[in-house]
Amino acid sequence: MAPTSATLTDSLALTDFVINQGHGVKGLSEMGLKTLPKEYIHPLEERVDKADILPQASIPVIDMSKWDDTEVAKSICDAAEKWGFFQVVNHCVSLEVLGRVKAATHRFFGLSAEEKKKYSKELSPSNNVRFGTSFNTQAEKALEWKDYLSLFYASDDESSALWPPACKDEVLEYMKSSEVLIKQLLQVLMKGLNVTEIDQTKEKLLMGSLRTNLNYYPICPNPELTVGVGRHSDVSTLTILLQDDIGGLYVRGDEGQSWIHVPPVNGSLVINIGDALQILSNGKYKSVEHCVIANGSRNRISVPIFVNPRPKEILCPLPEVIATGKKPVYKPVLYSDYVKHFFRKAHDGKKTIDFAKINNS
Ligand SMILES: COc1cc(/C=C/C(=O)SCCNC(=O)CCNC(=O)[C@H](O)C(C)(C)COP(=O)(O)OP(=O)(O)OC[C@H]2O[C@@H](n3cnc4c(N)ncnc43)[C@H](O)[C@@H]2OP(=O)(O)O)ccc1O
Ligand SMILES: O=C(O)CCC(=O)C(=O)O
Ligand SMILES: [Fe+2]
Repeated sequence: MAPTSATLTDSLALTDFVINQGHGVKGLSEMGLKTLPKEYIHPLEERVDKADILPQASIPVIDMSKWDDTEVAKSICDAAEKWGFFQVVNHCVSLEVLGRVKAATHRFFGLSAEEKKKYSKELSPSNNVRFGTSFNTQAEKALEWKDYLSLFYASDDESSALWPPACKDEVLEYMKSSEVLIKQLLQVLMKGLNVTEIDQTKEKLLMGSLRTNLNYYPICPNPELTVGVGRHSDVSTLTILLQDDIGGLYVRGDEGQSWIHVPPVNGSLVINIGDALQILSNGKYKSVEHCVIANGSRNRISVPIFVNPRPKEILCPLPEVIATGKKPVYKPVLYSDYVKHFFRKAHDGKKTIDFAKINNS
């Protein structure tokens, strides 16, 4: 018998439906629930309080058409130091490519639960392809109102063979078209750290592995009681994020006291610094805490490309940064250990980076 909103008041039935059967929160949303199940209610301090939003503040929007011009390069480095977030327009990823990957995201989440479940942790043909819901359902006290598909790029052949047919070509096209933008940003940001050449060794350290996530945030009955994604910083070097026209992404301003909305700008990509680059730059570039609120009237999607070190890279402040006489704030860590530490706990704001901090006490 198909479950109803009445039978899903039992916690076990709810997790079975959402997690085990692969319906996700999209399945819950489409049942027409009138109230949010208690498993999704977050404590007040984990939600975005309207009183903490700075309505006048905004992160910079940077025109990339003259990306290596001194002024443009300075605005990129300044944004990475001050905000950790900025948007880029007139970049080299075409509107058509962005449109196709957004359509592919809707197509994937529009598949039946049975079809999507084939990519769950338990059934997926590879660890590199994973459909799931929330962030870490085992470790979380309250679940997040989001389903996702996570695609780690190993090779064209593997992607072709194992990624879902509903989206694989479009995700690959988006990922490959973003490579030039990624290289432009890294070149500018590295110059700001006195690194004048990105040789092959540095390239593997900065962008040796790519992961693309497709995020789906369905309509939520009581959006004010929950979160789409809880407070976290990304563990990437850089994240290139495509969002649709709905909005809901908030980033910390004011040294972590307030929230600033990242408004959708047609054709733009949101760029943020991740923990790996905060560590490599010894804290000069900031990996800033952010979160996503839930929406009561529209389904939202986003498509981040996480640009990462290779899993086997050792992460620590770059020699060029330390050469200026600055004391290292971070100790060497194996990048895959850092990522595993991130994935094994619930979202907890900026705490992940403590894993790499040198403890001077
Ligand atoms: C989903 O909601 C999210 C996601 C995010 C993501 C933000 C990022 O910045 S992602 C960029 C992460 N970097 C990389 O993926 C590149 C480097 N990759 C690696 O080092 C490895 O591929 C690995 C990720 C460590 C996985 O290696 P593997 O040997 O396969 O290790 P496991 O033991 O299987 O996994 C460890 C642990 O993590 C869980 N996990 C793995 N992959 C994912 C995934 N894609 N999504 C969620 N969780 C994942 C896995 O289940 C393991 O946990 P156990 O409890 O089962 O031990 C930001 C915000 C979000 O809301
Ligand atoms: O959906 C968004 O706008 C941001 C999602 C996010 O922060 C993430 O996937 O790491
Ligand atoms: Fe994020």
